[in-house]
Amino acid sequence: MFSIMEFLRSLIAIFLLQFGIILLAKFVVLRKKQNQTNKLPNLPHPRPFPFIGNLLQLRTRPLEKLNKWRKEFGPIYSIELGQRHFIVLNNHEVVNDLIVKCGSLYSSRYNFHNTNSILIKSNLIALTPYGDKWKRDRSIAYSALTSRPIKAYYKYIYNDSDILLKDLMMKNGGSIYPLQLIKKFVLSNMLNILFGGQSGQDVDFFNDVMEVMDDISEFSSPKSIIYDIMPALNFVYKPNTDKAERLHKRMEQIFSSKYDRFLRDYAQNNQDNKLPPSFLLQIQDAIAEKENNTIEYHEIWEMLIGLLNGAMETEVNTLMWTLACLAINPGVQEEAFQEIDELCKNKPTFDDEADLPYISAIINESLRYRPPTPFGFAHVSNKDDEYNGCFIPKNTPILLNLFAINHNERRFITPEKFRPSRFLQNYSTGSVKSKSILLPQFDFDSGIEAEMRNKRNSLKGLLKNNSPSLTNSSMPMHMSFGAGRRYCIGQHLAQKQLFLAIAYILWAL
Ligand code: HEM
Repeated sequence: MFSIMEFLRSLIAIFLLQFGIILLAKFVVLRKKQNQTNKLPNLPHPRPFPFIGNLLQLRTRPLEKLNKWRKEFGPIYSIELGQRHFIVLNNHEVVNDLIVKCGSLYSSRYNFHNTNSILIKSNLIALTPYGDKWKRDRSIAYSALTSRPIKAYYKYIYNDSDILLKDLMMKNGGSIYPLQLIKKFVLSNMLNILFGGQSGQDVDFFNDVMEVMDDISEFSSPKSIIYDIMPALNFVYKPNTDKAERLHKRMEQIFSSKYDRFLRDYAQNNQDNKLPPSFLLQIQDAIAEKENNTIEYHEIWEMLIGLLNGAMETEVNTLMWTLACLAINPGVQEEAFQEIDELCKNKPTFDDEADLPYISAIINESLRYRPPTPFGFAHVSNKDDEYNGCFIPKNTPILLNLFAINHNERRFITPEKFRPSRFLQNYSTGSVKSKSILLPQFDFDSGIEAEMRNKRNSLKGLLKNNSPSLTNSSMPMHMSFGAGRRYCIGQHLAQKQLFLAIAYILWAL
């Protein structure tokens, strides 16, 4: 007899068969479409597997793998993630040729549709396509983030670095994992800077923003791009757009009410110059100067979210890596202590920065060694292009392989080692302050003069070859803040925040 169970089983089998056929057909159609629009015929590339592309090869230690491919395939190659092609740029020269020199062509953004839907909706500067809106927003934000205006925020950086130090000291010896304290430092400092006053110390506001930031990073985490790189999966499961909607509403609630309060205070107190310094205060002039003053209310609070998002993970990661690198490199710590002890009886200040080059070198080396956004944000070209005989199709996402660029042995000797001294421009025997060498490339931190001399001699050969990558001083030493027209807008601010936090910690140890 034909039992109900057998009937159900056959029904399921028929359903699965149909489903499989539909999935396969959709996959073939998609693949065909993509191959037509997204061919990269000339670029060298690692061999992809069907359907998953190079994902399997990148499942463990992806940064090392992409760096290994740089050595194998050269400065520009392509990879396939799922069914999507990416172009990967791997040295300063190729980034300079495409992203910097052809800025009008390569400055748009590739938006991973599903994952970033919530973030795109929020008009984040980092994801806005190249064009008038991006230019306007960036120039408004930048007007309050260059070296001069950020001086107004120094008092917040002093205060929050103090709190960080006290928080760390409260632990009273023993071992600690400082992640939460560092997150607190970066977030409250950014809130103070953006809104002014003691905004970062307003506990409810701080907790709300922290929650929203955590949700945003979950939305943009690498695992969530799976639906973008394997569009076939969208027929099986759709990402949670309701959650995205709710998150956007929540962001609006939190940020617009704080922004409203600022606008009220601004209307009442601005003439008397009573308002505390803030990013919001500083951009008022830039907004007023814009022709027709077309910027809308929601675009301002969304801009603030974009800046917080840009600052949070990057700075937290950099501080965590810097502390970890200091912990496992006692020689570097010793050099740093010596430099600070010689100069600072009291806590270091921004006036001491020029006389503490080794501290700045530690931060730069940390950024080089472990760039917090190892691929930056994907760029995309507006038009088809050709580079050295290689076809670059319009709309192909372009990754700046920052980890590989920062670990290029033509530019950095022993790139896999944490060596802050490579960032010191000047060297003479004696105190750390006045070092003057032709290239900032050798192990000062080992403290062994003979080793330094050997390293210096070994550099001479390289210099005789006149390698442009070693002698071109117009390029930055590391590329962790990106390049071209979309380079990081918060670079100056980040460097100040990182400098003071690390200088305080080293001074206190
Ligand atoms: C250690 C600190 C930081 C690092 C390493 C970093 C790194 C980067 C990188 C690699 C990019 C992409 C550049 C490109 O596309 O070529 C970027 C863009 C951006 N960053 Fe940062 N960032 C840091 C801190 C900050 C801070 C403090 C802010 C806010 C005040 C910020 C706001 C932004 C924004 C808005 C963009 C998008 C720029 C655009 O698309 O025009 N970043 N950042």
